[in-house]
Amino acid sequence: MNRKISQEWLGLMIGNSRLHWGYFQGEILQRTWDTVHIQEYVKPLELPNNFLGFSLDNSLPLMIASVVPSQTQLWQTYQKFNLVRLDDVPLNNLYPSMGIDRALAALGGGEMYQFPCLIIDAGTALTLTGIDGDRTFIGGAILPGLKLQFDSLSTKTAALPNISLPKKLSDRWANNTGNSIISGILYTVLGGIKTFIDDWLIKYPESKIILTGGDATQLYDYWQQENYEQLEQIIVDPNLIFWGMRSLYVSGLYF
Ligand SMILES: Nc1ncnc2c1ncn2[C@@H]1O[C@H](COP(=O)(O)OP(=O)(O)O)[C@@H](O)[C@H]1O
Ligand SMILES: CC(C)(COP(=O)(O)O)[C@@H](O)C(=O)NCCC(=O)O
Ligand SMILES: [K+]
Repeated sequence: MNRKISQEWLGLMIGNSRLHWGYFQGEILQRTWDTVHIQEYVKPLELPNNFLGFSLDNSLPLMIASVVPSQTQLWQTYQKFNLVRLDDVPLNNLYPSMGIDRALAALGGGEMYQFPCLIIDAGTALTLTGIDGDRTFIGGAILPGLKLQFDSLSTKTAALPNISLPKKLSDRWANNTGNSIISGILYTVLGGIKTFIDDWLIKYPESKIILTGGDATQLYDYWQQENYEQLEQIIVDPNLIFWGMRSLYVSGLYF
């Protein structure tokens, strides 16, 4: 049977908040799930199945991409461990310290939708990554993610409470502490990202704008509540990194 059709493999993206898993059969992404980070000094294969969300044995090829070196290290003993390297991502002009999650999401987004594309990854950190029609990285930006902004405000102040991400945008002009924090963070981030989108679309009017990461759906929902006029140009796809991994799988680079 065709190896590409039948082969089972796992993709693992290690982010700063959690582990993102994708189970593939050949090029088909069958299932995705997230788990918490693994405690240091624990061997992944000794973890109970319910911890990893999957019955893992040493025979299943594993493609790992990571932005958390201490978590990467825990997988070194896994037999079919294949670490994705930035140099293997077929995009031009990436700078050496760029996060592999950003490179894979940009590759996956461009291949799934089109180049040029602007990828907005709303994860622990919120990143923007812009790629032109020739698959060349143009530039991007990094800021604290939504949850991190709320968390840092409450941990670094005495009087500000910890607030979880609300479902609804509240009034911009707030009259209590909780809503003031929500307004301050959300209107600033939403407005700020729009300026990046506007600027990108002046340079690349035909570009796709793709939201991914743990807060992507919520971000899209806030913009819907605001009646953001650019909304129909925006795609939400939580699986961009897995599309990037699939592309590397198809190229036969790892297994
Ligand atoms: N169970 C969860 N654990 C952590 N973050 C979560 C969870 N569910 C939703 N989120 C949201 O997802 C964001 C983190 O995005 P994610 O893409 O999972 O992070 P990373 O890839 O950096 O590990 C947080 O800002 C948070 O609001
Ligand atoms: C910016 C990031 C922390 C985002 O990670 P995440 O929020 O997905 O956990 C990660 O892509 C990273 O460590 N990047 C290296 C620096 C750079 O991309 O320029
Ligand atoms: K991210």
